Amino acid sequence: MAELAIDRGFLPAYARLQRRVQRAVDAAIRKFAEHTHSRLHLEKLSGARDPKIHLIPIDQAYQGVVVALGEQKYVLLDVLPHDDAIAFAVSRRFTVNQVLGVLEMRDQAGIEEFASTTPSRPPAGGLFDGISNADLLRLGVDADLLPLLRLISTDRQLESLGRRLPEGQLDVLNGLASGMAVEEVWAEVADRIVSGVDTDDLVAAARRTPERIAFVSGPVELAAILAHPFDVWRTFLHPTQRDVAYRETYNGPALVTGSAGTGKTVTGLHRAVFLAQRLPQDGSKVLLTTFTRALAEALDRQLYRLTDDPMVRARIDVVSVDKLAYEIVTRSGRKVAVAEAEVLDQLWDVAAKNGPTYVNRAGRVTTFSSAFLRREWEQVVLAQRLTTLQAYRDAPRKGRGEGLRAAQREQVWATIVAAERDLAKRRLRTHTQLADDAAVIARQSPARYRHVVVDEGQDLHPAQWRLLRALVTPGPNDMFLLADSYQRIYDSQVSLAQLGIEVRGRTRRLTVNYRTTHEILDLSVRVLNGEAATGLDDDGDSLRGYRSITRGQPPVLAPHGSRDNEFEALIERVGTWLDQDVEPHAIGVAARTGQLVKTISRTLSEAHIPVADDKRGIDGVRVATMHRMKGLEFQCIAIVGLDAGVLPAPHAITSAAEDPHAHKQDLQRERCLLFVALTRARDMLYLSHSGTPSPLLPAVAQ
Ligand SMILES: Nc1ncnc2c1ncn2[C@@H]1O[C@H](COP(=O)(O)OP(=O)(O)OP(=O)(O)O)[C@@H](O)[C@H]1O
Repeated sequence: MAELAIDRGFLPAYARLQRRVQRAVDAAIRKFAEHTHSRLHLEKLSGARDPKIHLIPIDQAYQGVVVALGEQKYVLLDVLPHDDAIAFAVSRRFTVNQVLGVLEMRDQAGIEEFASTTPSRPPAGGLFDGISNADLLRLGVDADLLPLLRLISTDRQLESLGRRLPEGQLDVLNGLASGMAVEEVWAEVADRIVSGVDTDDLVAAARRTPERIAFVSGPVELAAILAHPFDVWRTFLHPTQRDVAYRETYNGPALVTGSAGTGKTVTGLHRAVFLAQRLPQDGSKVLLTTFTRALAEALDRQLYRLTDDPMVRARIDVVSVDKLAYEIVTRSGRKVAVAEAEVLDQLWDVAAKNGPTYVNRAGRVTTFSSAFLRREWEQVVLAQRLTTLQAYRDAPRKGRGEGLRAAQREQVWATIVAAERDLAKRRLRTHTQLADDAAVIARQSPARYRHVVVDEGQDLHPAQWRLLRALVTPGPNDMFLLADSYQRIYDSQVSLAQLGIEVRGRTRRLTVNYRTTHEILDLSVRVLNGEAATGLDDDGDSLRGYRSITRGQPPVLAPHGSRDNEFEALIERVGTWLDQDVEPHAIGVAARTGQLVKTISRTLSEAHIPVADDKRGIDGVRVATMHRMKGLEFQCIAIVGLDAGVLPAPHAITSAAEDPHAHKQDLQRERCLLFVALTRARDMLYLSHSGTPSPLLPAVAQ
């Protein structure tokens, strides 16, 4: 019986078809599977670059394009209107990569056209001048492409040629062009190198290419794939994502890093399902957790899209760390109430007002700010579980800027203890305190989970890590962690090793951004200003090789004279997106402050633009603070109110006079926050400000 596999490119093509044509495709696929090889109706093509490529009829207007691998195995590549199908089919050629052994498709006619229209010698230096032919070959680049690559001198040219090249080879070239060293790219492909590749065995090659070709076990699996044609990530992972998610065993905690949009969440979801499928039937479970409830809900929705197997679903608990901590503490019989944000703001304002004074660098007598005291409590006292003045006196204050003299420490300690007591008197706990309480309970109980998968790990507090550590017995595959230090937007400076989570030798970095266009990514990275970031594994993180796979329109930066004008322009912009048939829920509007968010929501509603309201179950454009945008994504994003005085938010910045080190750190955190907001955009990014632009923007505006 003939077997039909699905090519990655087929899914978006299928998604675009009208339902009527989709049904005809479904029928053609069924018929295909029922036929024996001799009776398959494959149409001949004249002028094809590859005799293995054929057409199959779908209906009167559409044809499918397939490649015959041999052994009655075929891959469905695309479904297109008649003429387009012919043009596609005659231009493509399939080969087996000599180094990686994977099956590759190239647009041969396109490559020939590129060769005939590109000047023979680059006027400036070539893009790959520093890389030898031997290295390019070693990384899997085809020998016949080398002369052509030597003609390329700009990113644009690479992009133009790249569209016609096999995806894996383009990935390598993009990595090199974005500044990765040969050895770094080599490290990404080294695991996949196959010795003694038989370039005639297309079936074996196709089986080595799960990132591109899916052999489907039967009609049930096929129907599941076709039911989610937009969710390409369900079926096709980047080789590094697949390698990371489907590794049989990690001999301890594993850390996957990668900046925005590189598929960390996707990889974590696949890992959670992989682990759940292997659990014994003894009630063991996987914990899939993340930073906030909204993110946990988003994870849960994605998990549903990845698997509808009820047994697997039942074995995975998806819950935010805060909720988990609360549940553990309340189930232990303790009654707790969580302190509201306003109560905490007030608590620390009062503490600061009544607190000690000191002489700052500018020689002025001042009090410790409420932000300083609160951070000192969270990031030093609670982080290290300090319970006595002596312990606080001796404690390191890593990441907390200027040192405190012994006398100052005593004063600060007394203030913190008084604030803690005040909270306790009111029978209130913070989420961080609850995480600490829950960690103590968890350590005294049998491990709740067999495996823990953590998304958005960069912002978790040490107390939360202690809780997660205590929920799973140390050992193989215990913890699978996903984090991006460039998206750290809260204060936690965590060293996993110091918390008993040793990831050394088990870290991998994802570098290909699947979400954001090249243009948006370019701008987003510039906001970070080349500042280094420290990872959870204590190593310096890097954005080298971080790259996008799509091109699009350049972001728009709109200056305005007044807020009213700015809002009017926003209404127009969102209205245009809606007119272009962008769904309201695929549009996000972000601002730095809650106050701006409220005004924007009201302004849009008054202009009859639907605004999402989760409490009332209303779908619409999502308007939220930049913090709330974390982890989400939208087709179109507007970020407004990017004025000096709003971003960086004055209340979030320690003055340079008070503490230059903390000042620098705070500024960097605001940059990361803007980076997070910008990288939520898939296709369109619109930025605006009134009056003087934010000082974090000039790097953007050039
Ligand atoms: N292999 C893949 N194929 C197609 N799309 C993918 C793939 N991996 C990820 N994506 C898509 O890229 C986008 C970003 O993925 P994801 O949210 O997992 O990234 P992330 O690294 O967790 O991002 P962030 O840190 O910015 O929240 C999503 O739309 C996801 O569906």
